[in-house]
Amino acid sequence: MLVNAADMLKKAEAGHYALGAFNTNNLEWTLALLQAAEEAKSPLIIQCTAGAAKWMGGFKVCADMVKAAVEATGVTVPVALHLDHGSYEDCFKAIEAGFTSIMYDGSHEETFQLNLDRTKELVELAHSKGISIEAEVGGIGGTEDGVTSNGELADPNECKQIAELGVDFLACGIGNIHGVYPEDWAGLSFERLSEIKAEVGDLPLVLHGGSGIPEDQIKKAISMGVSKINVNTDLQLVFAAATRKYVEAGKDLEGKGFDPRKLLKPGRDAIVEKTKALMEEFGSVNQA
Ligand SMILES: O=C(O)C[C@@H](O)[C@H](O)C(=O)COP(=O)(O)O
Ligand SMILES: [Zn+2]
Repeated sequence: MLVNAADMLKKAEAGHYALGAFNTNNLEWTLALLQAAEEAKSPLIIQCTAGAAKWMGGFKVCADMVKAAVEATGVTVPVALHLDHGSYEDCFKAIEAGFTSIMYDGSHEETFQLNLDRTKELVELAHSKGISIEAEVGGIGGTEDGVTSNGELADPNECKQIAELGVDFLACGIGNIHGVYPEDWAGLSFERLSEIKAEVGDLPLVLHGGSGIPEDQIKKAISMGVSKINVNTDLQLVFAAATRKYVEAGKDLEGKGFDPRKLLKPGRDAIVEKTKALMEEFGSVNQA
């Protein structure tokens, strides 16, 4: 059975560790994440964007697949299925499909007031159904059309206003960027993190763009109140590298090496190992 992510993140915040929230892209990804969490005895947040859900056939296919995988594997650790970067409309669809947690990303709305109003409405809806909800203040930097923007810094006062609506966890920019970090990246702003934390109290904070941040910065961010770290790119990179190695070694040309179960196995195994290493780094091993 899937659970919501509120309790597991409250415990992480109080225990000064973080949970990785790992994006799934398909069945192989989902099974690899479940295997890693079970072996590490770590609570798990599997998250999915609207784009990835569309790739899988829709929110319902994704939710049913994750639920069935949890049941079939018999994992004993708590697992939440979270909508990642959902629009206002996506949130309704994901709830209807059976997601147990949602992120309403109102950072792109025309005004902060609209972000505030819609977050308020969705907090009420989510909580009436026992679903946890993440909101976002300010944008997260990233690469668009080949140009990487600097990580944005969220406004602490806006974070306070969103926190007061009763969201379960909050994403806020502290210089973090989605995707691969550029060589000249300035690093996380711990000054801004401390200003935000002072405004939101014990509300668990979310660090997006969790791939490729140096370990010392990750550990410091966790010690200052980051309780959920979103990771997608890191797992995509290890999956691609392991698959490339298999193909470049000509293994797909040997016997039945082209069988998708053989072709996808090195990538799937690489996801398991990388996820376990990240759980160790974030401190969530043996916390289930
Ligand atoms: O790839 C996506 O669209 C999901 C990400 O935005 C996710 O929310 C995230 O923050 C992971 O960042 P990454 O590790 O830099 O891919
Ligand atoms: Zn993100």
